[in-house]
Amino acid sequence: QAKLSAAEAVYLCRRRRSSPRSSSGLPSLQDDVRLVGSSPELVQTVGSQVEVRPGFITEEEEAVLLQELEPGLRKKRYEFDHWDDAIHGYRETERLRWAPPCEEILNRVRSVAFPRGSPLLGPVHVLDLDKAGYIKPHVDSVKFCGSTIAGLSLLSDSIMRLVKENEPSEWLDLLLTRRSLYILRDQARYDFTHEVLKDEESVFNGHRVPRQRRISVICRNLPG
Ligand SMILES: O=C(O)CCC(=O)C(=O)O
Ligand SMILES: [Fe+2]
Ligand SMILES: [Mn+2]
Repeated sequence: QAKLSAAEAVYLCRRRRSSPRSSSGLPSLQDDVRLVGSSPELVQTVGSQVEVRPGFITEEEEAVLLQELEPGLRKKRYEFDHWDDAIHGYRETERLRWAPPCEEILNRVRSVAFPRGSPLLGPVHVLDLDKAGYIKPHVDSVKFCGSTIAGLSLLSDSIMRLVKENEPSEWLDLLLTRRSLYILRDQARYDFTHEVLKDEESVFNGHRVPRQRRISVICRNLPG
């Protein structure tokens, strides 16, 4: 589960271009490419403030989290009809107290994402996106959330796109595989919008990534 360094990402992006094409005509998706961007420079600079750790949790841990979350989520309806929301086709909850096996997973997330002793937002945010749901570009509230956002992805692969505010030609795409952890820090969190692509637009580096229902479990710190 080694972190992909920015330099490695750039290297992999370069290597991607000359990789063999699959029979479908699409480039084959290499397991080690998680991050692509509008330029190698951007991948190197802002990419260093982004981490994607594939397979951060096991299938068993995913099942434990789902078991904890599904009963509460099932009681809610997916919201589709609020045109002004940043998120379309979702239901969500916050949870402060978790069963011990879940707490253990969350503590692992916290220990890799946040400096020891950094004050965290107490409740963990749980977002359940319907297969037809998606997250529009936004920047998380600077009033309520600090410099770091860390999220586990359950049930589906997805693509998170970062776009520089007022500079739409500068972007990064992250491949959030099922059971991966992503972390956004600093500039990547403050100066870039983030979004999760809808199924129809879910293409990573030329490779189609079907979007199913996706549940994210998100830890945040407090503003400094
Ligand atoms: O689902 C995610 O991983 C991100 C959710 C998000 O951007 C948010 O709730 O602000
Ligand atoms: Fe967000
Ligand atoms: Mn609403």
